[in-house]
Amino acid sequence: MSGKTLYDRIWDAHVVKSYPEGDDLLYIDRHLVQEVSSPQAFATLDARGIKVRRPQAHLAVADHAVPTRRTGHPFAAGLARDQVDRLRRNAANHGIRYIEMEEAFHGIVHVIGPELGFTLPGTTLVCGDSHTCTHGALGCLAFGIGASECTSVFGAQTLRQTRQKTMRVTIDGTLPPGVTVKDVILGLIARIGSGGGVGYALEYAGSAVRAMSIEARMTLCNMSIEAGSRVGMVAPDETTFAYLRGRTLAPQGPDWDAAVAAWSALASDPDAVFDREVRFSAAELVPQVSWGTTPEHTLPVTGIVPDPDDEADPTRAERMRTSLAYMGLSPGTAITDIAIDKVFIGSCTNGRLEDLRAAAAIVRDRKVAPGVSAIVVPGSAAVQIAAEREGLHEIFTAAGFEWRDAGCSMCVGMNEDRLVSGERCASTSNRNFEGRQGRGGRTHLVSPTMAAAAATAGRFVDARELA
Ligand SMILES: CC(C)[C@H](C(=O)O)[C@@H](O)C(=O)O
Ligand code: SF4
Repeated sequence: MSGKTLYDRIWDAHVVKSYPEGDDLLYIDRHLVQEVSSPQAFATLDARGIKVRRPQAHLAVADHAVPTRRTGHPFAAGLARDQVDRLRRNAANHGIRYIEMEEAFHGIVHVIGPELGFTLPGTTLVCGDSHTCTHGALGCLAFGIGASECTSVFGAQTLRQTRQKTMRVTIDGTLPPGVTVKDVILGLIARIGSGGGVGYALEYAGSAVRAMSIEARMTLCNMSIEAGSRVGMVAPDETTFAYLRGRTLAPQGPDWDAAVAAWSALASDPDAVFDREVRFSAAELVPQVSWGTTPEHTLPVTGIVPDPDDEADPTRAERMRTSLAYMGLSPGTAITDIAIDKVFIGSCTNGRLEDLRAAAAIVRDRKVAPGVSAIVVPGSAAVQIAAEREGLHEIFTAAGFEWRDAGCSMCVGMNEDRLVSGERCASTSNRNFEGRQGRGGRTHLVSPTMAAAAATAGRFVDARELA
């Protein structure tokens, strides 16, 4: 018999019971709760008179709807404020810790989980949010769930799930200067397609992944869902343990040593067999820019917008035509000839300290191009505080960027930060479907380095020339 994959190892350790149909009932260790996806689950609990079974396993924070200009700007009335107020009330009713917008622990749910040490290797972690795959960067089994599943986790701390197939993505070698992990994941999605990962749990491996910081691994795992995979993970190692040591909710003292000993066994066995293997070299990557309305519509910055007439598959060709019309682009246009109106640096993909440092390194001694408006939104208050301590906010504001408070911001059109129709944005977020950043808005997904370079040039430029 062959060995176990990391995914199966964590899965097997959490099976409460197995059903004849082949599904398993899994014990869920941790649950993150945000304002958009939780109201229905709380309403169901309340209607049935059920109390949350293990309040300490849940952590609630509002991120999607919060304003990112807090000082001097009262919360805008309406849906956004109601969502945040309701989450606070629901959490209080059920004895769940709720992080207030003004707290130093506040931020995007997928940024604060790891930061606080709420996310730990070997655990099962869920959230009513598709980017829960981000947390797999720490070697846990993390996935997004729907509203009715949230009810089950609140009430019973369990979930009935179907085991996924496994895919290993091995990335060896060293990333060239100016090329970042965002280019790795966009490049992977361009290669396997937005549906390439459907039905698979991804494990990222290889020397390039081993060399990555936890922040970079989070960027990688974050966009697993954009390849269609609910799960992305990296086996924990010394980098993981060093990241977690001393975090607020991480084990301390003798518990820490015991935890590290247990976490050290969390890897895929050398003879584990994956259902699919994908392999590529980091050295061959160049900076990527998405041109269409799915992340698989991504090209090297040196590329030209493709012609649907050259696409043999009629369905794909039609999709390309629709995308080009929405994006206001013509085939044959060089990516570097595409001018932009806005720049958004932030989100759970690229709103961590390392991302802001990379962007600041490009922006230093340069200015935002005339006519471009650019914002930097730290992924959490902790990122914001650390960045300000290093003076990054001054670099950004001196260049003409706005420096905001933490939240999902312009990643998603659920708060005040939006594109207006027709505006074109270089964005470090993860989704580029029609209207994602505001109705009629046009999104190009890029790395923080590329977004910063685009901000200063007013169009896409090859960040390798500035790095
Ligand atoms: C609103 C929320 C449930 C959603 C998600 O599931 O991912 C959002 O975070 C997103 O990125 O599209
Ligand atoms: S930052 Fe964007 S992708 Fe991440 S949770 Fe918020 S809306 Fe979703």
